[in-house]
Amino acid sequence: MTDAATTLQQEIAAEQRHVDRVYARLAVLRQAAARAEKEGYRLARVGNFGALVERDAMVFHAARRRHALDAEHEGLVFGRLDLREGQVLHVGRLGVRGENAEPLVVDWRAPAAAAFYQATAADPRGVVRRRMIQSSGEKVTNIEDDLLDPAAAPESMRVVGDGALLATLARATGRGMRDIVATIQREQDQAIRSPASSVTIVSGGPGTGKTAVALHRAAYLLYSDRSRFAGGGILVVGPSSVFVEYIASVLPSLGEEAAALHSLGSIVGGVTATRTDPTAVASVKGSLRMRRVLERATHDAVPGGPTELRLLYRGGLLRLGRPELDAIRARALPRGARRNEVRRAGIDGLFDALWAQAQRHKIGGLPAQVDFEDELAERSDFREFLKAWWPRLAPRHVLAWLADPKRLNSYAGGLLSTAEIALLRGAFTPGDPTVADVALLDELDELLGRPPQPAKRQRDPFHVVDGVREVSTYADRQRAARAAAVQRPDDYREYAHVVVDESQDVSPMQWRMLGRRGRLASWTVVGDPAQSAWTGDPGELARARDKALGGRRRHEFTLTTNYRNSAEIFEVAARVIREVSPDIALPRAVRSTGVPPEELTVPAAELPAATREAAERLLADVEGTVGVITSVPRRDEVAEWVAGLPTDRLQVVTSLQAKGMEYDGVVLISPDEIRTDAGARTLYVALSRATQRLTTLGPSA
Ligand SMILES: Nc1ncnc2c1ncn2[C@@H]1O[C@H](COP(=O)(O)OP(=O)(O)OP(=O)(O)O)[C@@H](O)[C@H]1O
Repeated sequence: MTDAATTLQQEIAAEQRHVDRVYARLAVLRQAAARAEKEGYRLARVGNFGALVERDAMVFHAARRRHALDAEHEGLVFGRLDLREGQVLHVGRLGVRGENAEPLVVDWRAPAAAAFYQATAADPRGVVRRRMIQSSGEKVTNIEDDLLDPAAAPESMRVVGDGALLATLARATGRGMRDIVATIQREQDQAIRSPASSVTIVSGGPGTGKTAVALHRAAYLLYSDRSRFAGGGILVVGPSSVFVEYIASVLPSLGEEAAALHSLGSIVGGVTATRTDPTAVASVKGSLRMRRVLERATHDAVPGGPTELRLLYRGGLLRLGRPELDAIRARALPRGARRNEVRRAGIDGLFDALWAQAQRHKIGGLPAQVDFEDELAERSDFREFLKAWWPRLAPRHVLAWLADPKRLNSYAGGLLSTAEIALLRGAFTPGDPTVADVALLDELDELLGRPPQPAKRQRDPFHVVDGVREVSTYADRQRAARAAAVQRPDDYREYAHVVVDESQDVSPMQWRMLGRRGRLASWTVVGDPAQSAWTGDPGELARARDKALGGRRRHEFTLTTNYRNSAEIFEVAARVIREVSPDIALPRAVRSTGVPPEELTVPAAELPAATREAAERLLADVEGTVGVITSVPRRDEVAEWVAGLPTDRLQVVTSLQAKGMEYDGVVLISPDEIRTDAGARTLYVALSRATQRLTTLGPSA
């Protein structure tokens, strides 16, 4: 064995001793937590209120602790700092103390651990040596050191390894994104630890870790102010369900589950939309002018509703025709009024008109007006009429009205251009909303309002969502409380923090939808304008975003290193974006594979076979996942071309679903089609998804 190898083995053995001690301590703590839970339940039998509260606190904390101890088992200790004064700190996924309360491991989110991510040779922050400890389960497998302050290093200090980050980046990509807790870089760490109450805006090119930063920031916030962020809830929003699935395991791997993950198509309760509109259509649907279009719709007569009211009353005929009914509706529903909230005013309008008519017709034996109204209100024919004339409307009912070209014209006339209206014709399918429609449904929910409710029974005062925190929560409801933090009630609007990923593609109407859910929230917004598919008015977009984010202090960060793509692959993507933004500042790709992307053209008829072949080749070449990226209209066709290939490693996605995704190998079908369908910026996104291999396949002319 060489000297270097021996030194490495000795250092690994030293770290293993510490890691063993930590796991032994962990076993003791886990037992203690289980005992505390049992003890808590025993206290319950004492029966007085004080004992109950104590029980709840005890059981809740014990159970949470046990849960954390279980979740953080893998690779628990991943770092070590040797400080100037000789002090040694081990950094890990959670904090563990020894019998005498001495810190065996410091939680990565604790202030003391910040130096692990932020210290550099130029600014060592008291750190002499930073050590990255890699493990498999409980076994230390490797060590990588950075000597940051050589002048302060004692004689005996040894330095081993060369580059944990690059080793990490070379690992195969799996179905789900991984946490990066052991290798967070300084510029990323600054964004992660940005003040909790602010609006933190993180931008940067493809693969710079924006998503990773956003998720680690959510974990950081939960650590730094748990009662606020776990109680109030954190909402994480991504562009598509494919993406949300991809990132879903990151927070649990960090021991955090109190965040709700949603795609833009699944934020509104009861709706899960995955279909996307063509980008030009999505831009019209996303424009703020749609609010007024929808408002007009909510004030219109119900399609197929009654056009007259006829009632035989004490031998006379009372009749209201279409013009009278429309006038009554318009009076009861002035601009700004919400239809579901003012139904009573509509009914009163009918009563007044019918009463006036009954008097005019001199119907014999007319009672007082209140009794006349009571009599009508009791009649089933009148009630049937009301149900049909002023039904309680759900957002989906009104959105479906837009599928009727005549109605669409009358609502959108003067607000949208003729070309825009033409784009929307046929773009609404009742019962099958697109992702862009979901923001319209949310807007309609606000525009329609809700019928006044009878006063509610007082809620359970121990319910976590109502703001009473851990200490007063029954521990045996702990599971329910955690679920409540993740699955808010349908009308839940006030998250404590909202994380928006791929924010460049959030339309103005979608910003309104998000803004409603974060009226009191602080925000983390990450995105890359160069990857945007938005073709609408940029000024309007900026205004809508500003309004949603509110007046909180803003902190902006830019990430500059591309950790995903090999330099060879990113060069191809960079060429495309430079065509539309020649002066754009692009991140630097740190890895090189020596393998340039493959650009193939084949006769159109051979595209299916060539696609399959290319996918098979990449599956053999890389260890991890392969993505086949197509234009939106071709998605299903291409899925058939590769049917039968192993689905645990292969995924077919559209260029829009590819946003935020990552694969070891990518087969990109017909780049020109993607450019025409969704624009050069979306092609740039598609070209920057691969870590190791990229094959583009197009039809030859
Ligand atoms: N500090 C880091 N250590 C290890 N891996 C990292 C680090 N930062 C980012 N990565 C990895 O780089 C890849 C890209 O990260 P991420 O998806 O967060 O980038 P992004 O900026 O959101 O990309 P895009 O805008 O293209 O969607 C991921 O595999 C991520 O795990």
